[in-house]
Amino acid sequence: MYHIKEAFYTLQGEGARTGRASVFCRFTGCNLWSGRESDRQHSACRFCDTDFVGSNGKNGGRFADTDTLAAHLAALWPHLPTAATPYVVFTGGEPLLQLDTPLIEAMQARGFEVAVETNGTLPAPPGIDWLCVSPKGTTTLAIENGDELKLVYPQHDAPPSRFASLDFSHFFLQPMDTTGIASCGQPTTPLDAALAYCLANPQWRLSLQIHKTLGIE
Ligand SMILES: C[S@@+](CC[C@H](N)C(=O)[O-])C[C@H]1O[C@@H](n2cnc3c(N)ncnc32)[C@H](O)[C@@H]1O
Ligand SMILES: Nc1nc2[nH]cc(C(=O)O)c2c(=O)[nH]1
Ligand code: SF4
Ligand SMILES: [Mg+2]
Repeated sequence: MYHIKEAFYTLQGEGARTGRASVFCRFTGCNLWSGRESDRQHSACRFCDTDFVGSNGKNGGRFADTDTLAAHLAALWPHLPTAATPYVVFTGGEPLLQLDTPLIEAMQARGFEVAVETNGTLPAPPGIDWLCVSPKGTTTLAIENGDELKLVYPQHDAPPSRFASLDFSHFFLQPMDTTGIASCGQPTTPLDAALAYCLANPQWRLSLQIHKTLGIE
């Protein structure tokens, strides 16, 4: 049984594939936070910008079998005559609590390239086409290679230098969105701090969450 919070068709707003049309599948649940505000400050990940509780969102639900979910997601792609490869991004919550090889293969059988956004603390099933790892605080990485490492910045207990030698093709800093989160009273904004770090350390590129500025999902 797969538990899906929501699913939608939009542009990827973050990282190396920013701007690419994508079907997003947001799994319910995370191993680093319950999703309850009362638990946030005691959790391994405290700055989450996402509601991943329940299965009541748009196109969400509980799916008993792989093919039913794959067909549901594939139907969100606009099947117009186009040369573009369909693209699905599995996120959450933490997608690696639920994503399995049959679902990856079912999407690929429908012509999709499969991307994953993960906190990197759980092993990934084989077959993923694009793997984005976003480390959190003092958690231990179970995945140390992939396509992009996208670090939310700043995290005082997760400096970029800890990840700079890992085996990724792209390294991004994504300014922490503190909207609605108790800010830690830093003198500079996360955007200013990330900008300065990327200028001083050109291995790192800036990832802005364009979907938020565009007002799209
Ligand atoms: C909601 S998470 C879901 C996937 C997975 N659990 C993870 O953390 O990578 C999707 C992306 O949003 C990023 N993110 C979460 N909260 C954020 C915030 N307040 N500001 C900027 N990025 C954030 C995460 O680091 C991750 O790259
Ligand atoms: N447009 C858009 N791009 C995204 N990239 C990563 C997202 C996520 O929540 O994982 C996300 C999201 O929620 N919306
Ligand atoms: S690991 Fe990802 S989904 Fe889980 S609380 Fe952190 S940002 Fe949110
Ligand atoms: Mg998001």
